Amino acid sequence: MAVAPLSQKEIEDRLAELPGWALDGDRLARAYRLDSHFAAVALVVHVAHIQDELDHHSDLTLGYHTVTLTVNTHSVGGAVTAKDFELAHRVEDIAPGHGAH
Ligand SMILES: C[C@H](O)[C@H](O)[C@H]1CNC2=NC(N)=NC(=O)C2=N1
Repeated sequence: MAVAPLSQKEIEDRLAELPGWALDGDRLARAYRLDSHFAAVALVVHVAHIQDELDHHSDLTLGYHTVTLTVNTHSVGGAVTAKDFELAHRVEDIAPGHGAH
């Protein structure tokens, strides 16, 4: 799928529909808190499945009770695109099921 960098206004408009996510430099980012370390591990594995399905991969960091994602689109030089928002929305859909907040 061909993707184009989003404008600052497009990013802000899309972020308004995505509570918890923010722009961190040139990357879309969110940190989740979980109730246990293994809940965090399970979320990482679930996100990894989604990322392979979408063929779009965040930098995914596992902490003790935390999972952090930051993502932009490498193929357009590290800009934020619709693919980053697609991934963010897919993660938002499954995160509550893991008790992530
Ligand atoms: C060949 C493969 O489709 C590409 O390298 C994919 C893999 N995952 C990716 N992930 C991200 N974040 N950006 C990309 O441009 C990208 N490209």
